[in-house]
Amino acid sequence: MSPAAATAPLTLALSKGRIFEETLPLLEAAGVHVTESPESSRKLILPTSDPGLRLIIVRASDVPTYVQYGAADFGIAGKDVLFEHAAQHPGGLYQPIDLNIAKCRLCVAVRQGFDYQAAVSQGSRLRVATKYVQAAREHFARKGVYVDLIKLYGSMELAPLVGLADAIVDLVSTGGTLKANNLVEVEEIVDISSRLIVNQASLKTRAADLQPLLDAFERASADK
Ligand SMILES: Nc1ncnc2c1ncn2[C@@H]1O[C@H](COP(=O)(O)OP(=O)(O)OP(=O)(O)O)[C@@H](O)[C@H]1O
Ligand SMILES: O=P(O)(O)OC[C@H]1O[C@H](OP(=O)(O)OP(=O)(O)O)[C@H](O)[C@@H]1O
Repeated sequence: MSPAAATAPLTLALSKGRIFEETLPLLEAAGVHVTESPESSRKLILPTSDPGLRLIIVRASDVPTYVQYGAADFGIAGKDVLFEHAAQHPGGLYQPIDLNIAKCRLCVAVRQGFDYQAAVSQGSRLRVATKYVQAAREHFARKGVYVDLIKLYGSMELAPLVGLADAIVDLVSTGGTLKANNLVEVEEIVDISSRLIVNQASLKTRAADLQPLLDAFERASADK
């Protein structure tokens, strides 16, 4: 058995959907093909054309956890997810490359007709529903706005429509979801894209295997 065959394959953690789809061209740029799709397969470990690299498919918000604990050597996650993760698990993740994929922005939005600026300038206490509690807390604290944060796990756009919240903090890309639900964006908090994250120990012990992939990803994402 050759020394290379004795080494475990590198493990890349990805979420299915847009991150998986937008990572495929980066893998192709590194000469790696993925023949199975997590949309059609129930498998959670996917092989690639490179025996030295396998993919694991996890929830977007779980990617940093798999990488931080070393169950994956590296992964791809949105800055939104990384910010929420870092607040509870500081340190431990190396973030070498902004991949410029899954681009969107984190925003405050309200029901059409709700006077957000007036509410803020009157010092009203606002109820804000969001999945991004840390980012929202930091944003409103910076602005000096009093908020009660309500943690949700999805479909934030519904909250102002049924009286759960005055405002939401959510991701916006085309604005189509806000529009379909009669909501308007009133503040942008931060631009979001996805980053490559690397386990600190893998960075040292698997540097020779990782570096060519990191270089190829960096070259491919610089064009975006
Ligand atoms: N509409 C969008 N356009 C572009 N990028 C987006 C959009 N919505 C989310 N993203 C980015 O893609 C990442 C993955 O989003 P995805 O919808 O696949 O997972 P999720 O449903 O937010 O996560 P989870 O399954 O853990 O709840 C997000 O963390 C964000 O960085
Ligand atoms: O401005 P738009 O282009 O309409 O995109 C915004 C929507 O995209 C994201 O949801 P996603 O599509 O990921 O659905 P999910 O969070 O329910 O998985 C986000 O939570 C918004 O609802």
